[in-house]
Amino acid sequence: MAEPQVPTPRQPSSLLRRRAASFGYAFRGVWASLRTEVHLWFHAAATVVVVGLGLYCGLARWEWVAVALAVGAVWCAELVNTAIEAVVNLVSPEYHPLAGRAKDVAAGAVLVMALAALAVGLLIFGPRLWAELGW
Ligand SMILES: Nc1ncnc2c1ncn2[C@@H]1O[C@H](COP(=O)(O)OP(=O)(O)OP(=O)(O)O)[C@@H](O)[C@H]1O
Repeated sequence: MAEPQVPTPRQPSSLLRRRAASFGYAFRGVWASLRTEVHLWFHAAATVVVVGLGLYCGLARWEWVAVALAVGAVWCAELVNTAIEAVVNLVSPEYHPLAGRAKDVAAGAVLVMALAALAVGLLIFGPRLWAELGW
């Protein structure tokens, strides 16, 4: 009878290397998306504007939390949408109603998150900008 395999304990250094490699793959994914997706450049520009406005308005800590979550969620939705598009293109390069639905739903997720982020932005920046403009 074959000896049962005793799992060898993971070496801390190889664990760390694997974690570092995973971060590398993740950054590579973000970078690849930035190079191919125009929408992400729009999100990047919007992020810079929102952070600048936040600094200008002197947001409170909880407001920064809301802004960071909103901005991060939009980026996250767009990246997941990009991943879904890539997989759909891979498995269904030809027209298929389900492929179309998958892409439409993924795009819908981005739209929903962008509208929610817009609401957060209006609630946080709206009153300040109104006051600033003297309305
Ligand atoms: N293989 C397919 N089968 C059926 N419909 C598709 C297919 N590929 C795309 N579509 C339809 O065309 C729409 C646009 O697809 P496309 O791949 O151009 O995405 P997009 O939203 O324009 O993304 P991007 O601008 O990031 O490339 C989809 O939302 C879907 O309705």
